[in-house]
Amino acid sequence: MDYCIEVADLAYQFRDGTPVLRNIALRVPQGAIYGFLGPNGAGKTTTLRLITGLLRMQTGAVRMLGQSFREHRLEVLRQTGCLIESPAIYEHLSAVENLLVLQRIYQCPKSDMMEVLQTVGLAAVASKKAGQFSLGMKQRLALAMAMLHRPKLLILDEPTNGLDPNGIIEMRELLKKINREQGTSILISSHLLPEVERLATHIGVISQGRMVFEGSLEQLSGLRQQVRGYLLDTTNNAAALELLVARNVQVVADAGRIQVPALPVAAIAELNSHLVQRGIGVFGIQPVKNDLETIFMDLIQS
Ligand SMILES: Nc1ncnc2c1ncn2[C@@H]1O[C@H](COP(=O)(O)OP(=O)(O)OP(=O)(O)O)[C@@H](O)[C@H]1O
Repeated sequence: MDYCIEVADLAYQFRDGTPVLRNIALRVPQGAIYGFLGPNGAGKTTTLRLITGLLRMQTGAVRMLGQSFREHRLEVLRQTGCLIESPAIYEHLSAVENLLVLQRIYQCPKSDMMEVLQTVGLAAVASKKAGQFSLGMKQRLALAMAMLHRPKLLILDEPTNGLDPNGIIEMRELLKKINREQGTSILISSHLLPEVERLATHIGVISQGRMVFEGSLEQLSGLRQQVRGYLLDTTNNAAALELLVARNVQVVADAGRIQVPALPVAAIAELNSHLVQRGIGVFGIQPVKNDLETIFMDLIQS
């Protein structure tokens, strides 16, 4: 598989000496939407700032678009669009004038400006001052600015921060469209699992400066299929609890039901007959599967 970002052994500490990143390794497949997920303070922004050259790397190696970032920094950045920290939008200029500033730097055709405004859904307000834009429109403009030079790769740090639910959906659909129609690979950070789950094809989870998971969305969902335990419904929960505890089963009473651990099915069947033989009716045995939120919490707490 070809990767558009390959990071190995990335570590970082700020001046106060506290390590913020430890041995970060991540690989973003070409054409992927890679959700870089982690709670506040996990190290997402620091990682993105390092791999885009906004912070000077201390240790580790970064390859982007098949080239060493250290050796081909400008070439790599020319093919990359970034939205990290607050976008540099001039509020007194219109959307198209904001793009004009960059068009002069990139020397790209002027027609690209309207095209990119069309893509982000701002063509109708191209001449409106950016200062009069809503937060969602400003984010779209920032995305247009990051995309003007037709990058192969977009790196976006929490682009939905502060947006309302509708704005979040619009941004998600927009990123999917850009990925699908232009083949742009996207690395997007977020602390919201449901958001990433609906958007990403691949996921990396960072917690306390370490990667704790990396894989496809299917692999993450595969963890969901695993059974966490079984819920028992019985005619006499109090007596059933007593019998199970006497057999050293780690039981949890859960809203009027009894939860037992994910024992092998033969052991669950044996517990069932043990209860039935002692006069307790068992009228329900239901597997409890992981939900993605629990998997995420397990990963970041492990
Ligand atoms: N300039 C700095 N000096 C010292 N420590 C810093 C600096 N910037 C960030 N940190 C620390 O580095 C750690 C990682 O911060 P970072 O901003 O990378 O996390 P994050 O995952 O992006 O969090 P958030 O979702 O809140 O933006 C935090 O503990 C933060 O306090």
